[in-house]
Amino acid sequence: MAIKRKKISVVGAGFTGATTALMLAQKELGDIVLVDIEPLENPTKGKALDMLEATPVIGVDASITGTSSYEDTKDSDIVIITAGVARKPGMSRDDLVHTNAGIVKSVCEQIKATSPNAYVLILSNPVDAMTFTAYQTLGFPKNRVIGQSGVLDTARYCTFIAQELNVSVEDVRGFVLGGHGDDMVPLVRYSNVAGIPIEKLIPADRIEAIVQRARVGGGEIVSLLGNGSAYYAPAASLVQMAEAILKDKKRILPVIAYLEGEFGYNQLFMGVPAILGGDGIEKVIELELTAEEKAALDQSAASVASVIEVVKSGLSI
Ligand SMILES: NC(=O)C1=CN([C@@H]2O[C@H](COP(=O)(O)OP(=O)(O)OC[C@H]3O[C@@H](n4cnc5c(N)ncnc54)[C@H](O)[C@@H]3O)[C@@H](O)[C@H]2O)C=CC1
Ligand SMILES: O=C([O-])CC(=O)C(=O)O
Repeated sequence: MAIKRKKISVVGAGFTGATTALMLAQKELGDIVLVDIEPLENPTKGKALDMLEATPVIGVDASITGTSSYEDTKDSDIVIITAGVARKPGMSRDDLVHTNAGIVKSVCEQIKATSPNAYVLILSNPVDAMTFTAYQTLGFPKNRVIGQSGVLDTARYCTFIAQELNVSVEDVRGFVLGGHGDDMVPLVRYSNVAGIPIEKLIPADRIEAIVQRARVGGGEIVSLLGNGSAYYAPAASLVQMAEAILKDKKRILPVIAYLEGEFGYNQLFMGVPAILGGDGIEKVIELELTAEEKAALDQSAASVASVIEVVKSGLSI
């Protein structure tokens, strides 16, 4: 049988969805179908055609189409869900829960019917609870339902460390675990620059300032933009995750995974380090945590669990 390009559907053709589609094309990761709701079909087709017309200049081969019909997404290898509303200044991500749970549920019902073998990446906020919503609706195995938070949160944290030391971002390594909220947990002890622990390079008060800025990094962008939330770094994060799966790279990345005992949590979706490869989440990597780190993660887990409870009580899933 002829070898075919991979098919990637991006649901939600707004700021994050359109940027993700373009970045996927730039990396020539597959053919892309951009999906939005009915009244927005023409702008969605327009965005897709505009991107397609960039491919000769960029020098990549990919089909990029826009649609409002899930028939066009049939048998996708990866589906990326960015559908939903974004917060505005003064709102928390959790304020989006009711609206976005309904949207994510309806999107997942369509995906379940049209792409039953897909790996599904979720971005819509509040993303830990939306990953739960997707998992419940899709009924797919847990390795194929993966939320995005930690790649972005870690990227922000690493950006600030690189800025502080005036070194290449390529040499900075770190991990941010927990829920995608202001009590997320950047793990200072597991952060280094070219293998050198950051605690040996940056004074404690400056590390604390970096940790705090990373925790509220999404809100910083929301305040600056004034009418929406971040999309360049979120899109880059989704593409890194999609690439890890499509190329079976077995990257170790922080992702929102379904936990069944790992780190001491049960039946909870939350950000943890995992091996991401051709079979999605292939393994959650458990780290040894100090009592202080575990207490911070417990607090973040409790916040996530309370939003998941809101979803459970509001939707019949
Ligand atoms: N997990 C994370 O790290 C991040 C999450 N987000 C979240 O991603 C979501 C999208 O953000 P943006 O792209 O900036 O918003 P946006 O408003 O630019 O785009 C959202 C798109 O979803 C579409 N949509 C709504 N209902 C739909 C449905 N049923 N089917 C298909 N499409 C539908 C809208 O028409 C709109 O085009 C928000 O919930 C935001 O909070 C954004 C950045 C980072
Ligand atoms: O802050 C928001 O609402 C969007 C988001 O999740 C992020 O940029 O981290």
